[in-house]
Formats: sequence, C-alpha cells, structure tokens
Amino acid sequence: MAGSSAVHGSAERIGYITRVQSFSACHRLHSIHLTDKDNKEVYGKCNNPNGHGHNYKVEVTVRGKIDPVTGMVMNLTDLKKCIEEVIMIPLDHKNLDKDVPYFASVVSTTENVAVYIWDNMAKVLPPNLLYEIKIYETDKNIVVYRGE
Ligand SMILES: Nc1nc2c(c(=O)[nH]1)N=C([C@H](O)[C@H](O)COP(=O)(O)OP(=O)(O)OP(=O)(O)O)CN2
Ligand SMILES: [Zn+2]
Repeated sequence: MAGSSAVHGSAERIGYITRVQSFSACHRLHSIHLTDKDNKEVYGKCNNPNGHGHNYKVEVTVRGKIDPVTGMVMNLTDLKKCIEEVIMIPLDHKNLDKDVPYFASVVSTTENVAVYIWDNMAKVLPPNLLYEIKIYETDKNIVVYRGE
C-alpha cells in the first residue's frame, strides 16, 4: 500500500536504546558540609570510616531519531566506547571518594554517581541524545537521573 510505504520511508521514528554496564567500587557516605556527629546521624552505618563496596549496575539510555538509512539511533559499539571512557576507566575498582576528584567535595550517594555519569556522558555523546542514567546500587536500591 502506498500510504504505509510512505510512513515507513519518511516519518520520523524515535527510538530508545540502552546499554548496561556493571562496575565495582567502594565508598563512604560523608558530607564535608556536616559535622562528624551529624554525618553519623544522617548516614548511619554507611558513614563507617572503613567504607563499603557495591557491584553497581548502570543502564545508559539514549533517545533519538532512528536513522532511516542506518536503522540506528546511534551505533551501540560507539555507546560502548563512551561507557568505557566515562564509567569503567574512572570508576571501576576505585575508591570513589579517594580516587575520583569529583567526589572529594561531593557525597558519593548513588544520586550523585548518576549525576557524575550523566555530566560526563553528555560531554562525549552527540548533542541531545542522552536520555537517562539508571543505577542499581543493589538489587533493591535504584536511582534514575534524567538531567533535570
Ligand atoms: N538516597 C540514598 N540513600 C542511601 C544511599 C544512596 O546512595 N542514596 N546509599 C546508602 C549506602 O550506600 C548503602 O550501601 C545502602 O544502604 P542499605 O540500604 O542499608 O543497604 P542494603 O541495601 O544492603 O540493605 P538491606 O539490608 O539489603 O536492606 C544508604 N542510603
Ligand atoms: Zn554504599
């Protein structure tokens, strides 16, 4: 049918594609803006100076036009390279608070890890493609950040 071929050939289709990446890191929840006493009260066991570790799982989602020629929003192989640069090299097997300069003054909550990943992914991806960063800190603790 002529109508349906026109839709498939020219209408703009928007797709969402996601790549999942796991990384391991340790951290301690501690705010430089709080006293030691208040840190203990706010963060409880997570303020323990010895820190603790997580096997984080991150889902990076991009949203964009499905290119009618390539059939892709973006090449997932390119997204994989961005994730290596932004997540794996700086964060995997690291102490977030000591090894990542950003977290020297920013508490390493999963919310802030999501913001860190968003800001750095936005720098390496084509403009306006990044849609969502979702982090599973544990199976039960999940954070979503969409750049708002
Ligand atoms: N809003 C946030 N709250 C908490 C964060 C965070 O990133 N954002 N992080 C933590 C700790 O890092 C901690 O690792 C998680 O604590 P908790 O939920 O107590 O740990 P579990 O999920 O392992 O606990 P279960 O015993 O399995 O319920 C705390 N809060
Ligand atoms: Zn933690």
